[in-house]
Amino acid sequence: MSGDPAIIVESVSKDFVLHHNAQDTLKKRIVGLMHKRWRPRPHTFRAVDDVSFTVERGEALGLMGLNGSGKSTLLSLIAGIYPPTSGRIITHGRLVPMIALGVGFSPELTGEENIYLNASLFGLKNRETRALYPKILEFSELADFIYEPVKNYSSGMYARLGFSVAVHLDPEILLADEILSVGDADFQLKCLSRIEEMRKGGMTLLFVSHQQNQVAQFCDRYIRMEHGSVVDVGEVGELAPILSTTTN
Ligand SMILES: Nc1ncnc2c1ncn2[C@@H]1O[C@H](COP(=O)(O)OP(=O)(O)OP(=O)(O)O)[C@@H](O)[C@H]1O
Repeated sequence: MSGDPAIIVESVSKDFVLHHNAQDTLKKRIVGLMHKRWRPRPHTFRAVDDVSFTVERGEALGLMGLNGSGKSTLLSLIAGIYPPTSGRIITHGRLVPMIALGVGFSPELTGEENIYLNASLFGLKNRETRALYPKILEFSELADFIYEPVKNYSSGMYARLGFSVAVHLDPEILLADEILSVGDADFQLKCLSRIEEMRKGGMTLLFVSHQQNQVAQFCDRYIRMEHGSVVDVGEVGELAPILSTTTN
C-alpha cells in the first residue's frame, strides 16, 4: 500500500556455515586424518544479529560500519540474494540492487547483449530495453566497446555498464553498496549526481558507504553496525563534522 514503508527489516539474523573449526588444532587434524577420523566440522558464524529498522518511501538511509560488520550481508538479504536465518524482510516497490556491479553479466556476451539480458531479468520487454538502450550506452561511455564480450572489460568498465543499466531500470528502491569505490573520479561524480536526481524524484535509497561525508550528503538518517548488530541510529545532522573523508 502507498503508505507502507519501502523497507521493513524485522529481527533479522543471518548465519553462515563455515567449514573449518578453529577448535580443531592442526595436530588433531593430522592425527585424525591418519586414522581417517577427522572430518571438517561445520559451524556457523552470525554475520547479521537481530537487526530491525524501517526505511520510509523516499527516505535515504546510510549504512555505516567497519569492515566485516555485516553491511553487505544485510543488503544482500534485503535484495533477496539469500534468505535470512530468522526474522523477516518486506519491501514495497521496484527494487534494484547495485551490489557488486556487473556480477550478473555473462562474460562471453557483449556489453550490448548483457544490457538486454540484465534488463530482461528485471522484467523489461525487449522493446522497452531497445528504447532505453541509447541512454544506457551513452551513460556508460563505453562507445564501441559495447560490442566486445564483457570478459575483455576492465573492472571499471564492468562497473560503468552495471551502474548504467541499474539506474535506467527506474528503481523505486535502490540498494547501493560501495558503488563509488569503482570507476574514475569523473564517473563517480556523474553517478552521485544521478543518484541525487533520482532521490529528488522520490526514490528510496539504502546506501552503504565508508565515507561519512557521502552519507551526510545523500542520506536523511544513518545506521551504524558493529559485529552484525546495529549500535547507533540517528539523523545525519548528528554525525560529527570530520576533517578526513574516509571514516566509519
Ligand atoms: N558467504 C559467506 N560465508 C561465510 N561468511 C561470510 C559470507 N559472507 C559474509 N561473511 C562474513 O560475514 C561478515 C560480514 O561480512 P560483510 O561483507 O557483510 O561485511 P561488511 O560490513 O559489508 O564489510 P566491508 O566493509 O568490508 O564490505 C564477515 O565476517 C564475513 O567474513
